[in-house]
Order: sequence, then C-alpha cells, then structure tokens
Amino acid sequence: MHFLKVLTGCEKYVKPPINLEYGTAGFRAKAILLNHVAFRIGIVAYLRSVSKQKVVGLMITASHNPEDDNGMKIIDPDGGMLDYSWENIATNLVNCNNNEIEDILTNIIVSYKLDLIKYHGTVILGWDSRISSESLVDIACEGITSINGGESKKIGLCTTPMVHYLVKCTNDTTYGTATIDGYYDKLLNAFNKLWNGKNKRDKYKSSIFFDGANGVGVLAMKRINEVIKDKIKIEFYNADVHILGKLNFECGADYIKQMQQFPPTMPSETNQRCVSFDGDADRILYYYLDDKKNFHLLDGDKMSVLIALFLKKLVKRSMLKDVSFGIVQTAYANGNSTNFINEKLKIETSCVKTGVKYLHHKAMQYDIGIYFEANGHGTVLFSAELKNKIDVASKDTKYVIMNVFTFAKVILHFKYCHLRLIFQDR
Ligand SMILES: CC(=O)N[C@H]1[C@@H](OP(=O)(O)O)O[C@H](CO)[C@@H](O)[C@@H]1O
Repeated sequence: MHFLKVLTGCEKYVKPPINLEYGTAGFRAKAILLNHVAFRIGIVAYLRSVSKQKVVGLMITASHNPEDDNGMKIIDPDGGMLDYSWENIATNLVNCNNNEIEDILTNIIVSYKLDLIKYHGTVILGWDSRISSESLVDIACEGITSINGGESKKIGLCTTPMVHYLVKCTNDTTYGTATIDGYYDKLLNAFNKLWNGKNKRDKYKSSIFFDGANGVGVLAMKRINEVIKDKIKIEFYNADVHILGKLNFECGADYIKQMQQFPPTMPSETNQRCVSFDGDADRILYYYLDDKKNFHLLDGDKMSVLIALFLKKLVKRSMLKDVSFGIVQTAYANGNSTNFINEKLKIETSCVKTGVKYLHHKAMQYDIGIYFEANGHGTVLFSAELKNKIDVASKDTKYVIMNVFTFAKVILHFKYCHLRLIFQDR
C-alpha cells in the first residue's frame, strides 16, 4: 500500500509543535492550530469506517468554547461516541511526525485486518457555525479520500445531535430516515404525539424564551418553530448565527450555568420559562425567575429528578413489573440531588467520569437509564427488553398503557439525540 496522498497532505498541513489528545469531546484547540488535525482525523474516521464496514460521522465543533476555538469528534456507526479503543489511535496519528505516518497506518491496517480494496469507508460530516468550520471540513475531506478514495458526505451546518442521528439511521434504517428532514419529522411527530396525548395542560403557560447561544441550534429551533408555533410561543434571543464574535458570548448554556443569571440580552421577566442551548445544541438548561426575582436553574441534576419522578409514576400506573431504574451522574452533581434520588425516589445512582460517553455507557445497564451532567448534556435510555415488555403490554387492554407510554416510546427513538424536553406543570 502506498500513502502518497497521505504524505502530501501531511506536508501541506504542517503540524505545529504541540500535541493534542482525543478527549471526551474529541480534539479541541484554537482553530488556527487544527488544520493538521482535520486532515489526520479524516484518515482516522475513514479507517474506523472501513474497520466496522459501516458509515461513521465527523462533527466539527468546539461546542460552548469561544468562537476562535474549534474541534472534531468522530461518531461511531451505532450513533454513539467513538469507541475508547480508537481514541489512542486518533491521538497517535494526530501527534506523530510525518516520517512515522506510514508505519503507524500500516500497523493499524494490519492489526485490524482492514480490507481497503473490498470496503471503501464513508464519513458523514457536519459542522457548526464557526467561521473556521468550513475550511476544516474541506481539509478533513482531503484526509478521508487520501488513502483509498474514501467517501465524504457533507450534511452542512447542523447540530451535533443531527450527526449522531444521521449516522445511526444510515447504518440502521429501522431507526429512522437518514436525512435532515427525517430528523425533524421524527422529532416533530414525537412532539405532536405527546402534545395530543392525555397530559393535562391547564396550568401550562405555552411560551418560552429561547437562548440559542447565537449558534446552529437557532436554525434548528427556527425550523421547529414553524411547525409548533400554534402550540408553544417561542421568543428567540441570541439568535445571530452569522454575526462574528457573538457565538457563546454572554449567552448559552455554559454562561447560564456559570453565571446563574439570565443572558443580558434576555428580558428579566418573572415566572417565564427560559431555555438555553450551547454552540452545537447538545446541552440544554431551563431556568426562570420567581416572583421575588430569585434565579432558579433546572440543571442536569434537576432534570434527572423531574424525569425520574415522571417515569416512575408512569411505570407504577402501567403495572409493569421488574423495571430497573438508574440515574447516572458525575462528580459535578449536586450532592443534595443524589441524596434525594436515593432516599426519596429510591432510585439507584452511580457516579462516573465526566464525558457523555461514560454516562451513556453506564445508563445502558438499566431498563430506564437516566443520565445528565449538571451542565445539561443528557438523555434517557430504554432497554430493548423494556421496549418489548411495553409492546406486549400495550396490546393487552387491561394495562391501558398506550397513552401512558407514548412518552417512553418517544424518547426511545431519540436515545442518541440528547433529549429535548419541555417541562409541563412546573
Ligand atoms: C460530548 C462530551 O462528552 N462533551 C463534554 C464536553 O462538553 P462540550 O459541550 O462538548 O464542550 O466537555 C464538558 C466539560 O468537560 C463535559 O462535561 C462534556 O461531557
């Protein structure tokens, strides 16, 4: 195997004298330091795709970081984060000298018995609204095609959850339609099912202030707004996606969490539901001011508790037996939330390392695994066994759980898409 194009690319995209590590959210640094990373991670993504003989994803984003940062993370064929075993491969390939590249690549190809003739890897690429993102995508595409003409499929400007969804659906068509339209349809059908269900809405004030962090989540929310505006009035703040210097500046989920206050651009109305995303829309935080103008944050810990309370009630009403519940947190969780979950909700908690992949992995051990980092990353996972139980029971009229479990079924479809939940009856 010759690696002519790889070597040419490595000479073109010179590695600066710094080493980077593939961390919980992939590689992240100042964007000007990332050209060589983009090229080389393109190669890693391509090889990962060949090794699994499935499509993988590559998201270009630095999430809540300042606008002049950027980053890259690989999404595995199942729609989850890159498997730990490949993180070192990515780190080695990104940090090695040009004269080591050939040996490292040969090593990977031999160890993983990669058949580069038979299988051409495919990588789906998405990116956030940073000015540096598009050129990094182009460089990553050069990396993807550099070994054996691997295929790059650019989705365009999108949120991180969309790339997770598209990768999953491309490899598993039973999960949903592998298009951006398919993503919205699925989310909105789920929303409509819930909305039209039997949930009481008499105390529900159907308006929300939305802080989009001036990022790509704004575009997604605008599209959703078109469909749901008769049901929920969304007021947009920090929605300047293409104005330089505004991304994550004094707004977004990280700002709210750190400052425990409204973004300065949002009117301080009391008893108004507010929600913030981060730069790639995979964090969500709710908050409000009470009558006395005290700020209340519904962070990941509170969301876990509220979701657990709600789901426990559903499970009880459904009379389904032997449903295991677990809530996964990190060391940043508020200890009082852990005590409340253990003592009052009587639900098992576990504490894992920071990083969505660790929480996700642990949550998979339960029938209903709820996981949230305090900073707003999180979702709920339902086991395949529970899904079967629900399917069987929902055919049995004595359980009358069709409506009760609409919620569970809805989330089930979004296990890789970081739950978007609008709380009712606060
Ligand atoms: C996908 C992922 O793992 N993201 C990480 C990462 O968040 P970002 O929103 O992607 O910047 O850094 C956070 C802080 O360390 C950590 O809490 C989180 O788990």
